[in-house]
Amino acid sequence: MRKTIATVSVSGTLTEKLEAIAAAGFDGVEIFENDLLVCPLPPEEIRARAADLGLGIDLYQPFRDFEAVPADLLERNLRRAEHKFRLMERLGAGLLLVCSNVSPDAIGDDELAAGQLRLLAERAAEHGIRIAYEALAWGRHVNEYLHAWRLVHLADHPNLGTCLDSFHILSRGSDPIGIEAVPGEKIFFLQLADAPRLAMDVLQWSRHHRCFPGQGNFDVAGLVRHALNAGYAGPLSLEVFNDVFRQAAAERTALDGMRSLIALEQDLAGVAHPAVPTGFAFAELADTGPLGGVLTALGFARTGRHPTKPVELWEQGGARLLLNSTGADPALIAIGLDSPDPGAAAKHAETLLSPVLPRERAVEEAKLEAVAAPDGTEIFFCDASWLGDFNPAGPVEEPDEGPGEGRSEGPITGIDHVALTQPWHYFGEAELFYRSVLGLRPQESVELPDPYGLLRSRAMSSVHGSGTGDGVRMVLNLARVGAADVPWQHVAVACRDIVTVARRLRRDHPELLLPIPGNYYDDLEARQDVDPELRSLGILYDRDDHGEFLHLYTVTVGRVFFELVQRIGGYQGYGAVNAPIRLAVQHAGDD
Ligand SMILES: O=C(O)c1ccc(O)c(O)c1
Ligand SMILES: [Mg+2]
Repeated sequence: MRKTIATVSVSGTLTEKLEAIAAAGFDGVEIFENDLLVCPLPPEEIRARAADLGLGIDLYQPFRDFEAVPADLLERNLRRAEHKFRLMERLGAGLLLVCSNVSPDAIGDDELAAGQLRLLAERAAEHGIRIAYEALAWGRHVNEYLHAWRLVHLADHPNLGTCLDSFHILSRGSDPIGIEAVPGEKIFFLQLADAPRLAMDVLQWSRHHRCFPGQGNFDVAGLVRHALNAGYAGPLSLEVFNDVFRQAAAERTALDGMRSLIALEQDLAGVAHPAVPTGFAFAELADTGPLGGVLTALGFARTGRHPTKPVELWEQGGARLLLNSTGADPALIAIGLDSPDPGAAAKHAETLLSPVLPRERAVEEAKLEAVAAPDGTEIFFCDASWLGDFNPAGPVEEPDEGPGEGRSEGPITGIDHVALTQPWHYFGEAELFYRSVLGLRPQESVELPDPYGLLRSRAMSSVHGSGTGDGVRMVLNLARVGAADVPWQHVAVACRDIVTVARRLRRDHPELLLPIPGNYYDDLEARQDVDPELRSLGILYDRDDHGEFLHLYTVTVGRVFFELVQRIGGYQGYGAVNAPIRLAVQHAGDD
């Protein structure tokens, strides 16, 4: 399908916007009036610029507060429209979006509204222009898409159709099934935006929090399916008002918009993700030295060395960590995912504009393909062969613990989840990446206070059961605006018996444990019937309808820290209620 985007969706001057939109591969644009008003170029030059870039001007918008007005106002509005028609002729735009009247002057009379819209369509026809009438969710009398369609139907003019906008329809909770009753040829335009579910005034919600399909909570693909069933054959057009997009780099935003439409088309075509990851193969950490000691304290053993790269393999149970001493401070640099079909996963990523990264590889090494996540973390698609690249690390260094607790029998059983703090302007891109490229299912966003701001956090997972090895869990955190450029990341490992591990750490390496305030335990003990030993061990606690969660944190080394978690029963969360405690303690450690 033809793909277009409203110029309001990306940052920059009009010419910068057009260039970014063209570079992302769009077929055309909706020109937003404000972008044109502030542009020094005359409309003919904007038209030529767009044409040179291979972009059509599919729509001009918005024309406001036109219909259902008293006679004197109608005359003024028609005069206003004539000016816009002449402008559109110079611009080469054939479709004008008229959004429903929000003015207190508007009269709640459908006959009047339809008659005036018909008049507008007649005038537009003299210029070869068509009118797409859209119900704003906050329109004074017309705020439902089926109401807008009734007026269009009543007006009955070939140059008048309706514009459907997924935000206005889904934000009101209207059932989009009604779209199928609208003749496809009377749907002149289809605007797409997703949004997080927020309990707030719908106008503010629309103007600040729209996002690309796949980044929010709406079923945008389901709505498009209804439009296609109705016979709609026009473009899929992104119209996103978003405070972050207005500031972020236009090229990147436009490309992400294109990715969202490709993912939506795959969804519509019933393309299932060919290779959703089944577990973590490894997490790779850059290290200048200190991490080996931390891993040893946690009971990991160094089990392998890469023959040609400065990379060590450390293992405990099913948890595998790579320490890469290429010189950077401790940080998470790559994640290996167990993939049922690594080749298919990489190809799928490429269809979603995430190119496979060029890599240096010796002929005998496993052919692992990797793509870059939006924050630069490398994501590897793995089968079991990658382990064969490592030579045994000499005598296996068993962790210092009792018999039977060696490398495969240790208390840690695998990687439970990886949490990545995203730069504030790439959070939406990350949500879409993990959902579409990796096939993870997003959970609801939560907002957590930290001492200097609010942290947004969203878990994504492919997990069906409650254990490790049956899927992948990731947590995306949004860095505060103005926070350090190099945000924190952490690897959470699952353990069988966190109390035993914590006792050992408290005895041998108390300096590695994040100290938890006594006030936390006073409150916890008031709310829950918990083992008093949690307090002395610094273990945090949560429960949900499915089970219980015990977890503790190490101090931060460079940009990373570790979390130990024990899921009891079918607990499905990540201990988010306790994150503010951790954040406060970590900040105190910054002083
Ligand atoms: O926020 C608005 O006013 C506005 C304008 C035009 C649109 O197409 C729209 O969906 C919203
Ligand atoms: Mg709209």
